[in-house]
Amino acid sequence: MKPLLEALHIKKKFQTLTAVDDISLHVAPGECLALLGPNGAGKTTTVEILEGLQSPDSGTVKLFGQDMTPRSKRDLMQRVGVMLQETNLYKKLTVKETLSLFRSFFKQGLDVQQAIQIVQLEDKQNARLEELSGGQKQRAFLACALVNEPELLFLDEPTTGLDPQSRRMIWDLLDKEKGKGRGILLTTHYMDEAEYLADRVAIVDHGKIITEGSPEELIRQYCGEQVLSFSFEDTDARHENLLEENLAWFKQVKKVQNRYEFIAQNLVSAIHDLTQATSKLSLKLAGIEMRRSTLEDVFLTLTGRSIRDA
Ligand SMILES: Nc1ncnc2c1ncn2[C@@H]1O[C@H](COP(=O)(O)OP(=O)(O)OP(=O)(O)O)[C@@H](O)[C@H]1O
Repeated sequence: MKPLLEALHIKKKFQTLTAVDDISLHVAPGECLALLGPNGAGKTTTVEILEGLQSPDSGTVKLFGQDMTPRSKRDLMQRVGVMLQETNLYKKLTVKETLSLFRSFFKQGLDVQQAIQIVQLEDKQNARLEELSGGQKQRAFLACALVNEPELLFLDEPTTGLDPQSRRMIWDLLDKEKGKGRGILLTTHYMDEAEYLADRVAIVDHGKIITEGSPEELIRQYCGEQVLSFSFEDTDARHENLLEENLAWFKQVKKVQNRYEFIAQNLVSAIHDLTQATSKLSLKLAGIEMRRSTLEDVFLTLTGRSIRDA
């Protein structure tokens, strides 16, 4: 299948800071690619280059098989939907008026009423944007992005700051749109969002894609499926030193509050090692549990940092 979007070797510097450092990516019809990375990783700059809002210093962008140039951009953008981040630009307009405005930018597309129905805002269509909740506002912006029935959707952090229920509702709406064959390029720093929506995830750090694959592939490749999480009734720095001496993998554990987490390639032998070491050192385990690895663990394995702390 021909890609809807293809970017090759994109670079962008701001003075001495390299915000985007040789990024290449593609999105096929019906596919969602997520750029996942911490704040400042270069995701927004990348997306703005792909949307034609910023020019790259070097590299090429093709939309629907055509080079994006200042001349071709206008026509190409007729086939693209961009979901705005929270903005106060149109806060005095109602949902219906905002959608009519967006609809007027495009030659073809949905009726305003159809767009309102898709995002389930019928009962709020006459409300001003400033009167909507965060989740309703994001759904209104999603309707704006869908009003021209785009083949490709750009979503920059679509659910940042929303409560779990509103996030879930946006995810379900986006999943349906993907099912209609639309390609989606999503940026997010939420692992669960990338895991839920993305067919492929490109992990971005310091302007580079450091790895790419389906969430399952990345987890299998870098983490194994399981994380062993444990805590002691009583530990201090001295105990931690002893554990380092007696437990080969203890140097690799991550401390999360009073728990220790270890990404275990072989869970059975990790549990065996742990119980042997604790009984030798007369330490009492307060709890031991296993959880599924996540993309957060992949990021941690690759960078030594957590996405949130990075
Ligand atoms: N116009 C600009 N001038 C100077 N520096 C910029 C500009 N835009 C972005 N940057 C810098 O480039 C880097 C990448 O920023 P960008 O917004 O692309 O990251 P991001 O991954 O989208 O982060 P966030 O999740 O916080 O939006 C950051 O260090 C940022 O400060």
